Amino acid sequence: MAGKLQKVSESACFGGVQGVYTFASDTCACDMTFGLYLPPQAKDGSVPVLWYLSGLTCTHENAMVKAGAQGWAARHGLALVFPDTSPRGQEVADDAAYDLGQGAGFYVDATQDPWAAHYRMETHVARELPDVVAAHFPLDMDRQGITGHSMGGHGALTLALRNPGRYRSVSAFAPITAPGRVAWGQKALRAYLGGDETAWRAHDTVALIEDGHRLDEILVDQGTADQFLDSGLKPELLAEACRKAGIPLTLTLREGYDHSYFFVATFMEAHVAWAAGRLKA
Ligand SMILES: N[C@@H](CCC(=O)N[C@@H](CS)C(=O)NCC(=O)O)C(=O)O
Repeated sequence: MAGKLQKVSESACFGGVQGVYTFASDTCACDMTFGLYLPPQAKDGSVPVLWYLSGLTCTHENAMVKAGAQGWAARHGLALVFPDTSPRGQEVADDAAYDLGQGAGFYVDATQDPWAAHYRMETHVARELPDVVAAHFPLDMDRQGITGHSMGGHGALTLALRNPGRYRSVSAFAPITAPGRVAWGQKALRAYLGGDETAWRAHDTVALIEDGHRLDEILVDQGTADQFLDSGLKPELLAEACRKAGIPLTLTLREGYDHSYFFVATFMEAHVAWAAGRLKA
């Protein structure tokens, strides 16, 4: 269990509080920062939690300031957690490219040097941070949902598939559906997990489904003008895997939308409502 939580900031927001906190992470062996939004309903008791995992180049901050999620979360009485996307610091291995190293943790626990010392983002997001937030905030950890964008969509889908029953709602914005089959995913998984591609399958949504992992249902939105659609995201592979596995997938192609937070913000209301419908039932 991580040590003391330090408050970086707390700001009133839609009747609740948008906070930023940092703590010495045992898992990542560095300080880790996250954003947490508590809706006004948290003043009266514990509230369900929606995890939002961000994409390449992001910190905890991008979605917190650009996605417009807090107003919808306040309406539905959900807390939001915005984890960082990688370990951080001068002593933490990095790469000059935007799709490897700091800002690009891919929600896996690295087994390869020089990454293994700090890059343990799966354990950070799925084990350590839940313990930290549960200990400090009025959250109902029996009612957790997960969503995310791009690399964070990959994180949301793979963590949900790998932790059956943990997340009662699962959705994604423009997720990397099959990292083992696209360049940025192959690069990251090779670096973090090594050259044995069988190890990658446990962190690849399409492969996990092909290998028998299941979810009750999935919501995905994807812009048709997304610059990474064919090279990095491949929603058609997810659609095919879900069809074969009998997983209900609500995949909507959004005409003219690109990969940016303008797209995420446009469809955030629907994803928060999707989570609320499943977490509050
Ligand atoms: N920097 C990359 C793009 C990275 C990118 O699009 N990142 C997305 C997630 S995959 C993002 O959310 N960026 C941060 C932002 O828009 O605030 C490039 O130049 O191709």
